[in-house]
Amino acid sequence: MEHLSQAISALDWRALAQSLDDLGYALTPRLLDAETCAALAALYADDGRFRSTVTMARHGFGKGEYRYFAYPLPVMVQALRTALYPHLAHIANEWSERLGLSDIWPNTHEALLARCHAFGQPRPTPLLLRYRTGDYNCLHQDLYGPIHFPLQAVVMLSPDDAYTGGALTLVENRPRMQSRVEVVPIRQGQIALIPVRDKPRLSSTGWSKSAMRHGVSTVLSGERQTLGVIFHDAS
Ligand SMILES: O=C(O)CCC(=O)C(=O)O
Ligand SMILES: [Fe+2]
Repeated sequence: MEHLSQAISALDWRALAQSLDDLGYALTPRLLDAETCAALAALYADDGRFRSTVTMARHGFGKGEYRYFAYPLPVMVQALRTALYPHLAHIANEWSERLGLSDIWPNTHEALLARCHAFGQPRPTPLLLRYRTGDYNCLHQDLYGPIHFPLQAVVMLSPDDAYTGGALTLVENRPRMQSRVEVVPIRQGQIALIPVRDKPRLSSTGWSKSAMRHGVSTVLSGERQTLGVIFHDAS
């Protein structure tokens, strides 16, 4: 775990922030080894770990299933949340400044959670998602309440040859312009950093915001599992 947080601190955060500007997402090198990914994926079967399970088709969210972890989170999930957050908060505060927003995000994840809990958002949001052949995840935003930290992370747990299709896809809704799409070439053990709701966009007239949504195209064969790390908690 110490190793993971050191690896996260050692990332080129300037380049990751630049990639978020240019492409709307950033992708880290492989940070979790195959064993760690498999261990996380295996937690899916451990009922006691989760506070709720969502069958996507039932809500029109897509097809497939996901489960929200209960507190206390698995050590690895907790470590990812804690280690990624300060770097993302730095980017988020830059975004606030560009967009002229009053949101100032605290430096530690503990402080963000204290804020969420004080404002009626006490339930953990990290989740495991499982897609089988034919499953997909419709375009959406992970808001969960009035406090929504602007960036989130997706960790690919499945080996690269475990599935085909199933592309993590982002759509940027640019005001008065055509929408832009990007497919994130995420592989096992990599972490994708993506906007939760809005992203600043620079045009000839200065900074404005684009609405972002993400989803997953249909898994054509095999099984695909991811870990979603959202930093705000849910109401
Ligand atoms: O499975 C994926 O790649 C995306 C999952 C997702 O929607 C999320 O983590 O919020
Ligand atoms: Fe999501």
